[in-house]
Amino acid sequence: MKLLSEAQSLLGHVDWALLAATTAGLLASFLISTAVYRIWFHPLSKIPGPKLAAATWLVEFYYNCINPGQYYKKIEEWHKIYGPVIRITPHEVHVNDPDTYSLLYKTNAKVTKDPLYYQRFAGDINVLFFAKDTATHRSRRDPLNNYFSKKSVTEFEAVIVKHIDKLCQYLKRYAESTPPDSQEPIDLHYRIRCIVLDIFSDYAFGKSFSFQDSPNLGKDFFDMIRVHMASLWMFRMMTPAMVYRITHLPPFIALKLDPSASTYVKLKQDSKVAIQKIRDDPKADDLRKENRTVFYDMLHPHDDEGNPIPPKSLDDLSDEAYGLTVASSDTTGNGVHATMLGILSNPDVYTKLKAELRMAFPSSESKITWAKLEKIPYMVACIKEGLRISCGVIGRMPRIVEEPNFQVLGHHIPRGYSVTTSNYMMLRNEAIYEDPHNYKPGRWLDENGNLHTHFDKYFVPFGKDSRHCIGM
Ligand code: HEM
Repeated sequence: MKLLSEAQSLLGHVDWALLAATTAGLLASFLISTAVYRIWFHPLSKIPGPKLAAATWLVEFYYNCINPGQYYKKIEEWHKIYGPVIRITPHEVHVNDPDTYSLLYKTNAKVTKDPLYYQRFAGDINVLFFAKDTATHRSRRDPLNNYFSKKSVTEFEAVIVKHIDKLCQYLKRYAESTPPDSQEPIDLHYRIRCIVLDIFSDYAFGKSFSFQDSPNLGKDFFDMIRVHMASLWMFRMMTPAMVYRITHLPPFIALKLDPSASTYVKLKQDSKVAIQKIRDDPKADDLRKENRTVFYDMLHPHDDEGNPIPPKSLDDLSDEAYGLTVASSDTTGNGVHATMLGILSNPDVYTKLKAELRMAFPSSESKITWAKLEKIPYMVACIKEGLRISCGVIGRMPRIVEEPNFQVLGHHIPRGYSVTTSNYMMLRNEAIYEDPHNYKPGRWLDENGNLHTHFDKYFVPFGKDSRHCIGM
């Protein structure tokens, strides 16, 4: 009681106006001195660029939260004003120079994805995409690498064809059963994504999600991924711990807060059950011999000497399943989409491709395999052009500089700071590709109709360093 009355009497003597003014003054001088330091004295202060972006994270905040997803366009504009090397946040340098890409994203380089950027996608979770240091990255990537080799995927070709064939059969049935004058365009947006995830789930768990057979073609799920992707911009402004808590809310709370989260919760639960089944199935070993499943190996990991080591927890594995699902669905979906749109909306391309395919596969009974398809230069050119136009990853891919004397186009970037470039600016670069925003597969062929290699150095839809896409 005595203590309370003493506290009240003390507070009675406080000059609140003075306290508020002093606090505001201290805060203002802290902000001003931070800005002055970042603009003129910071290790990145010599890098050109807009002063506001160097002084504060508010510019990025504006493009993440108020005008979301538009920072890449603003950065492109800034490059036109300030040159190929610019500072875009107090801590990050952006480079737009096609010949420098391989300096930033070196094959086999030991690189660290900038945690300030990546850990805000989903919190500090235990999955490949977000692995921080090289050793952790290797331990997560090695068990998967083998599954995504060309040889392994080719062995799985029959299952891939089975899922694609479902769409072909659907189109055939529709064409045969509907008179031409009442045929409507068919929306392939969801159907393409269904194929991608039906194939992925078959490969990962030995059991397909069967989205193609679901009444709404997985619409809820794919729309949820879109919403989740949009919320990433907001997550970027939170701490990894906050993001982790939001993305790992107990299912019953997540569903109360946002009923549309049900598909996310269901996918994680389904993945967990599928992984649990592989773990507990006494026949898993035999099944694996007939039918490869990615998660079998993840449940039975080995060290470099081949000795068994404890697997990750079921929760971590279902996070990994979610990570792979998100990484594969829209990127592949958009790539296939851009390719089909390009082919179908350019009659010359359509006619030429159809003629080449007819030549390679003369009858409807001819077996279509990737081994034959990849020998048709125009087919490969159409796919490359679709990957170029769709870009895969539009956002940045920032890496932490590890070398002490790292120089980019005459600018020194100290160790520990972040440097990035943009696949979008590489793949739509006017200096490399004439008319870069249009679908022109012919650009990949020489005068004899063979694939040339002029652009290979700049063709980076899957990235180039040790963190390049595992699914390529
Ligand atoms: C056309 C399709 C695809 C494109 C264009 C694409 C593009 C990319 C790019 C550019 C990266 C590097 C991202 C970064 O550093 O921030 C990446 C990483 C990754 N992708 Fe893909 N991707 C595609 C399909 C897939 C598929 C089908 C899977 C899996 C089934 C997948 C799984 C991953 C994973 C796990 C990583 C992280 C690799 C690591 O950090 O070591 N992607 N992808």
